[in-house]
Amino acid sequence: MNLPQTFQEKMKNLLQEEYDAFIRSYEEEKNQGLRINTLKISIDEFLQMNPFTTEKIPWVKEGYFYPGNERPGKHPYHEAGLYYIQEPSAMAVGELADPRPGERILDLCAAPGGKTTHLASEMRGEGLLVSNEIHPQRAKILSQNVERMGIQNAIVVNETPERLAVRFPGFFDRILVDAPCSGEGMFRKDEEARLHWSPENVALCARRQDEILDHAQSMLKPGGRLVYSTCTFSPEENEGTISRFLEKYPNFEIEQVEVYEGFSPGRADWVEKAAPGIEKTIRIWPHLVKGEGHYIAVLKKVDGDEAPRIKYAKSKLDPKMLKAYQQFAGETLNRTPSGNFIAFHDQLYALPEEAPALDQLKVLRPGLHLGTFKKNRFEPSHALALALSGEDAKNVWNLPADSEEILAYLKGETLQAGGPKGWYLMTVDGYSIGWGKLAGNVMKNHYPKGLRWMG
Ligand SMILES: C[S@@+](CC[C@H](N)C(=O)[O-])C[C@H]1O[C@@H](n2cnc3c(N)ncnc32)[C@H](O)[C@@H]1O
Repeated sequence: MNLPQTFQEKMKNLLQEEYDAFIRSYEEEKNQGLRINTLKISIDEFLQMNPFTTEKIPWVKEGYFYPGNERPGKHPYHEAGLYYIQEPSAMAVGELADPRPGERILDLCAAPGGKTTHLASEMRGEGLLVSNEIHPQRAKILSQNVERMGIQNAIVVNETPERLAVRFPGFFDRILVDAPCSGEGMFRKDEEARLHWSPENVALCARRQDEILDHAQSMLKPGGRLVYSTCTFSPEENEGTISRFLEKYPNFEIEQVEVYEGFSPGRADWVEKAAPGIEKTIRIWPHLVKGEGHYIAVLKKVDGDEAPRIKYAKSKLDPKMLKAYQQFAGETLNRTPSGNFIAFHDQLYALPEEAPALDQLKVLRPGLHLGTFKKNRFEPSHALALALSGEDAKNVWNLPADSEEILAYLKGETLQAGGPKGWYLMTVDGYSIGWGKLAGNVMKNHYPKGLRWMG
């Protein structure tokens, strides 16, 4: 593999006798992983119907390796949000972040959503997850992944850390900064990261990480946890960033977290003025475990200012809209999603508990999207379908994963069907995947146009 020469020299210098094993790992195939989405399916249920050749990833409860010649990303179960394809080492971040149901959690650099969807499944739908991404296009992908995984309690925003920090001082119990970095740990799977690498870019990334952490720390409650992670090896962006941070913010300390035995401690000898306890931070090496390179630090804010009061979002709904929704829900659902209902133009959402006011922020998804008002009727959203289970809907149309019909449905074709007319929750082997609307003997396809399979 064509690795930058200066990078190789730097790593040789750092790793010394370990360098040969490290560089040999670049000749091995990259590891592939999927993480079961426990918001939609339990681990046991998934394993009973699992069509792939999987092997447990030892450091994450819901994580499994799969072989490079299988394509779980192209299976109907993927579209039903039963799992998320995620690099195995990256799954350690969600595991060590240890989110709890009911907390207020911020994922500050969240796209495309690997860690956000992991945090959400650990939160079990309780509490508030704010998932932010600074780049508009990436924020859209994040929002789609939040939808596919059936997450009900996330607000997806497209903001700068600076603007969020002004709005949410001392607000969150837990913050994840999965920082933009020089990506050295991804060289095996990402050619672009290799091409863009330079010592100058490493220095620029380190400065940007300092700035992001400056804003992140101010949004954390006293007693809260800040988790910092990168997918790079360079000490400047790892032990260096954390040491500079702790020097500036002595009200934080490094937490000792329980880790998988293949993970390695942070290196005090690789940076000037290493913070005390830096060896409690974690390095993941591709020559020591079956995963790419990562760095993780878990910090605790030991004291700080109590949060000022912030404004909460208020329910806002035209009675005509509420009536149309209630009529739809009465005809179609056995369970209606909870939360504060709010309409933005003709779109109806259920806000998560304790949702803050969102005015002036760029919001892609203020909670669970329930649907759209169309003249006096209500049309359910794809997000609502993905958030429901088979028991939640009065009419369910199930398609087996290996059937021709599921392929036809995913391609947007209409299906022949019989039964009472109205909205049907379409399921694949019992797990929701979208909507259909039955009239006569035809099931009209409401699988979103942008998601349809080609060919
Ligand atoms: C490592 S990626 C995040 C991966 C994501 N957490 C996941 O698990 O799928 C870092 C993200 O930070 C975003 N980013 C870049 N510059 C930023 C900045 N100045 N502030 C905040 N985020 C930034 C990038 O667009 C990128 O999506």
